Amino acid sequence: MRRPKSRRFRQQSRLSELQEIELLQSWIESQKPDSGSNPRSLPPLASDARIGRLDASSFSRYAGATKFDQLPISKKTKDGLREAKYKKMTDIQRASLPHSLCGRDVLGAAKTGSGKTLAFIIPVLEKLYSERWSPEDGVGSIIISPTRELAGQLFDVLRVVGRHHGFSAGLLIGGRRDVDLEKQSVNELNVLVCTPGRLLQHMDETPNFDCSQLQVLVLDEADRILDVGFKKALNAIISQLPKQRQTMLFSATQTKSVQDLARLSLKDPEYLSVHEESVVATPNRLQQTAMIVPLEQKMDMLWSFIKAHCRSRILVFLSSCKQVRFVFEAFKKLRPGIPLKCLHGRMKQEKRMGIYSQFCEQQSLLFSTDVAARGLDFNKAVDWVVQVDCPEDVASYIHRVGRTARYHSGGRSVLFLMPSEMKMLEKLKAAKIPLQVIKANTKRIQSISHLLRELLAKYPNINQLAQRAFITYLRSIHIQKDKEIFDVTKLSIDEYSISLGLAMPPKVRFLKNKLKSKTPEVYAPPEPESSVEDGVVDVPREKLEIGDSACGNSSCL
Ligand SMILES: Nc1ncnc2c1ncn2[C@@H]1O[C@H](COP(=O)(O)OP(=O)(O)OP(=O)(O)O)[C@@H](O)[C@H]1O
Repeated sequence: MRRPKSRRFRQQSRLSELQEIELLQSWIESQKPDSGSNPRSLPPLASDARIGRLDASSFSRYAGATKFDQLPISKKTKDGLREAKYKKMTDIQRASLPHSLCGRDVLGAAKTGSGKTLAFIIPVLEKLYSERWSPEDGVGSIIISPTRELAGQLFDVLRVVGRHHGFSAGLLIGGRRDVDLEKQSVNELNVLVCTPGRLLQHMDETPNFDCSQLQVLVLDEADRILDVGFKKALNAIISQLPKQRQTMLFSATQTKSVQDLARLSLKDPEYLSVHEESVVATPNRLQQTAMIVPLEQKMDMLWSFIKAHCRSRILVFLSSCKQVRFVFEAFKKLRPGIPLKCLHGRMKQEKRMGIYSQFCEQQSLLFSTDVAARGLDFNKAVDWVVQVDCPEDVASYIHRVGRTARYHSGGRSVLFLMPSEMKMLEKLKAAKIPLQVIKANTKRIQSISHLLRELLAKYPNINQLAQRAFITYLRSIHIQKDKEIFDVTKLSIDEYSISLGLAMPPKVRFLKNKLKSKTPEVYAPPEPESSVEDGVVDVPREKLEIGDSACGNSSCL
């Protein structure tokens, strides 16, 4: 964001700014959409319709607008949008901007990758612009994100779209060493993009940290931020913010809980759920599959999948940092023929940011925990999302697969489900998620347990990682809330340990009494949804990805 250079230029632009603000306010006021209405349901404006002031007392309608140019927003924001090649609005932008621009509280829900970020960045800029906010006015807006990477991404969008405004903005996230420097400048920032922990740290530790003039509060991934994990931090934050403010909440899986909303003191919020009537809860261009994979076959299946897709950009979700580290280190040694990266919460922040940017730029495979599950856009370039470990709930599934098929691009996903986790399929179906259950061609699955065994014998550090991965995986299942899906007693522990290459299963104290019988429950998988030919596969060849090498030959080794 730049500031005008010469004094004369500044004086002139202040004058025209004042006139522009006055005009925008009259426009907004005169054409306010009705509370409770959905501007998307109005007919679009004619392409040659006049925009803005029509005569001395009337203005064009902006509810029903389809292009950013038709909105009552400042020239600076319009320039930022145009230069970033944003022209037409997405559904959630069309539905929410007419309300948020008039200062209303908004709860916005729309599928992943549907453009929610601009739906709150634009009103944030416009509110501060209309209040003629300047660096001396301090904190005017706070945007809270659950993860550091997402905060970084939001900050980048703010910088791009707001580049012609003169506001100061700061990215306040944990794990950065420059907290003391931040403390010196935080009071001069107008827009804070932050994670809850770091914001609270400033509220607690930074002398004279002042949010008393706050105009706009945004919670991105609102349901996650209102979740128990952030409850204490969020309550502490909210208690220090003025009640008179505009509040906007956005997520692909929005909360409607009255209790949550009461915590935020929303004032007659507009609930805009643009895809509520949609027959599917996930993006239309997303092809979703699930495969039944017993625990002891997950490593083989994942390896075979990777070998078959080494020309794709793949995001693989595992349930813990330790699993991510083990699979990353072990597979790196086995050299699958695609650059491998890993991302998890225990990494240093600079490294996390570096990996995130590299994965945006380079065709590669990223092993990650749920730290990458929400909000991240990865340049709309992820081809495959692979969920090796079952997500904790439906919302988590939706966010994970939402890392692909963003905006107008396509994408594919595969979920590995253990026989004991089949209840998840029912829950996904009930949540309008179209999932095709497929069977892998077992002949094409490459077993790697012997390779892992050799690797573990040779590299004690990887052996240690394998042991920790084994224990944390079992613990993760043990502590999952949804006991209909997650049952640690149904796991074949010994076989799992062998599949990781371990000579013997590590002791798992917390399960001592639970695992009386190590024999897994016999399970009959449901009939796959598509027809089975020759009893081998039940999907067309182009959909069969395991062992159906996209590299064509071993050149990708
Ligand atoms: N009006 C638009 N025109 C063109 N591209 C857009 C528009 N709005 C958003 N995009 C692009 O669409 C992609 C997804 O947008 P965004 O990240 O805001 O989605 P989201 O709804 O917040 O997703 P998630 O629920 O995963 O957080 C981004 O690459 C963004 O640049």
